[in-house]
Amino acid sequence: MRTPPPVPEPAATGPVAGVDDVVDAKAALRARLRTARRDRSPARRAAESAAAVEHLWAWLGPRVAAATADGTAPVVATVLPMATEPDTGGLRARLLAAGARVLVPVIEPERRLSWASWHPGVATARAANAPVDEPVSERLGTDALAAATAVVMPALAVAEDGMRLGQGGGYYDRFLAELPRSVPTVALVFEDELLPAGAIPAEPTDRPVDGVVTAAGLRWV
Ligand SMILES: Nc1nc2c(c(=O)[nH]1)N(C=O)[C@@H](CNc1ccc(C(=O)N[C@@H](CCC(=O)O)C(=O)O)cc1)CN2
Ligand SMILES: Nc1ncnc2c1ncn2[C@@H]1O[C@H](COP(=O)(O)OP(=O)(O)OP(=O)(O)O)[C@@H](O)[C@H]1O
Repeated sequence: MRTPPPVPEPAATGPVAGVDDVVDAKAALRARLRTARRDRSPARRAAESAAAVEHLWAWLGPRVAAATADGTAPVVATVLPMATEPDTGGLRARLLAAGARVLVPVIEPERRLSWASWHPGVATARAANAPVDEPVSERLGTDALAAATAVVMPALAVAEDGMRLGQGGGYYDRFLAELPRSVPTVALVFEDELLPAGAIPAEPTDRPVDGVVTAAGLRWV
């Protein structure tokens, strides 16, 4: 008796890739990017972060000033970074000096985010499910950012088509699903984390970012 021919293996990538393939491809990419982040020296991290913040501020500084002049209190979301992430310290200092309110994420159940005001000296605690610090003060919903001047997003990488790869929790995708499109979103990453279009596989729940800023400049995608 003849055995039937083997069923062909599904392609790992390409237009017919299933959701599982996309999840696997994202996991492999995350592992590579996390290793590169661990290998980046503190001096390089500091230099790239400062240069990226400079580029971001050339766009954001005037927007914050314009909001203040309009009588609209400027609000900007960013993060308290992990040791391997781009440093947002310079950005937060400039925002506060310019009179903006700085909101940072707080992890809630069901992989949702709430937001809390940050200023130097605010009491923080380590999040239960991720190695990030969070203010322990009052938590605000997404509506606190509905008229924000900008949301500066963490990412492990961004592609030139705007697709973002995060830490894998889907926290920011759930948040972006509730954020009005009128709020500009800019991902802050290291220079070698800006990847060619198509390099980050998309799931239906992924919403692209509007821009990406690195030490090389701010680019709208
Ligand atoms: N600074 C910062 N805050 C943030 C985020 C972020 O990406 N950066 N998040 C964006 O969504 C949320 C937190 N989600 C996170 C989920 C996983 C890991 C993470 O690094 N996990 C690694 C390492 C674990 C470890 O070192 O203990 C891992 O799972 O391998 C980080 C943040 C909200 N706050
Ligand atoms: N809006 C959503 N509603 C329900 N589930 C979602 C939503 N967004 C994402 N998810 C789920 O979360 C999982 C992780 O998402 P994804 O890989 O895009 O995370 P990420 O953007 O890298 O992480 P993060 O936003 O936390 O930095 C997805 O596989 C998806 O199943």
